[in-house]
Amino acid sequence: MSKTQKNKATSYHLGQLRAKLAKLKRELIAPSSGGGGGGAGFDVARTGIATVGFVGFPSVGKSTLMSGMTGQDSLAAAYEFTTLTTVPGSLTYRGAPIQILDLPGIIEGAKDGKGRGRQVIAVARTCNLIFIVLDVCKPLKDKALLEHELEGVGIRLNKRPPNIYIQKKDKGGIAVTNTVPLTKIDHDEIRAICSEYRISNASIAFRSDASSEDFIDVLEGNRIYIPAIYVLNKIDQISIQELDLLYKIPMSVPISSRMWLNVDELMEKMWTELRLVRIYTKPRKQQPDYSQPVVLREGRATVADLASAIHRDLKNNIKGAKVWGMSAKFPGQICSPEHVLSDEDVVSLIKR
Ligand SMILES: Nc1nc2c(ncn2[C@@H]2O[C@H](COP(=O)(O)OP(=O)(O)OP(=O)(O)O)[C@@H](O)[C@H]2O)c(=O)[nH]1
Ligand SMILES: [K+]
Ligand SMILES: [Mg+2]
Repeated sequence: MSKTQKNKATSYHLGQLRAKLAKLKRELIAPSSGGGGGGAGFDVARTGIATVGFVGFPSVGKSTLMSGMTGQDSLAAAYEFTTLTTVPGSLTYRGAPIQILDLPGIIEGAKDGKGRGRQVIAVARTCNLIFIVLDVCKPLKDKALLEHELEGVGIRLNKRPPNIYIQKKDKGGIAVTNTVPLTKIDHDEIRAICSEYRISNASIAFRSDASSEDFIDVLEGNRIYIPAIYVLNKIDQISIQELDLLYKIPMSVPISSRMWLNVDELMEKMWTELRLVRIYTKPRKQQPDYSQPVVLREGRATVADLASAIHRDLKNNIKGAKVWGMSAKFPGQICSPEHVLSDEDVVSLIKR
């Protein structure tokens, strides 16, 4: 592909190659090709409302950070591969119980079965947020290597699912519409990729300036979109000038887990990326309970979701709720079960 110049005459061919490559990669990561899956002792029971997994090369300081954050002892030492399996810990941040998974270090080629890479990545796939931990004294190319390992198994970091809608039909060929100009893919590539996926009749709507990789992601369908924070550890080893440069890396937080520097900023960023919604419940004619919020996740934070979180059967027994806070038009607004709640709302459920 790198030898083929991209132009009108070659785009069909390039699209075809990209789709073929994606299909081959899928075969590589399928559990049937051996060595995949969580593996005994690797996947641990989930606790809390959200799980954060630590991914990084050996000895970058994952365990030191995890022990400091949770109080759970995860052995840290100067030799590589100190951590050999998943070590779970938990912490409560702003009233929300959060699980932290310290993972063994991975090395280049992890996704293809090197070391325990596959098991580590299989656990990472199930996390709500990934901390990519890097040692600032090591070359920055480590960041790209880790991204490549995760991308290779269908994990998409800090990306939204592409806005492409495919409706398969019985006849009529491939009809493509786009609501924005397409600068990264042309119609020949789209046709070539469709044909590789044996789609001959469909209407396809592009609602974002997607690339052929994005289009293939949608066709493959098993991609997982996870937010990631780049934790740039060991800043106690570098100068202020070097630190200034690090701040330019998007989605990153420089810290020192040994000296416990700037971990507050990291926790703050973790909180933002987890997109949790805390709801304080208020029994009728009583003060709200501010001591223990019910924690929901953005996208699953309706009045009905709140009821389900309190009790499995409660959802069917409520008419709506009285709501105070950001999501209410005025204090005490009566809302339906479908109403979407905001962080720190106060809610009184109204039973049937
Ligand atoms: N200077 C400095 N050293 C650190 C820092 N954080 C961790 N270390 C040291 O780095 C070494 C490795 O730390 P670990 O926490 O075991 O690293 P890890 O990423 O869990 O390593 P593996 O489990 O082997 O993959 C230890 O000697 C730590 O004391 C830091 O912020 N600054
Ligand atoms: K280590
Ligand atoms: Mg460790």
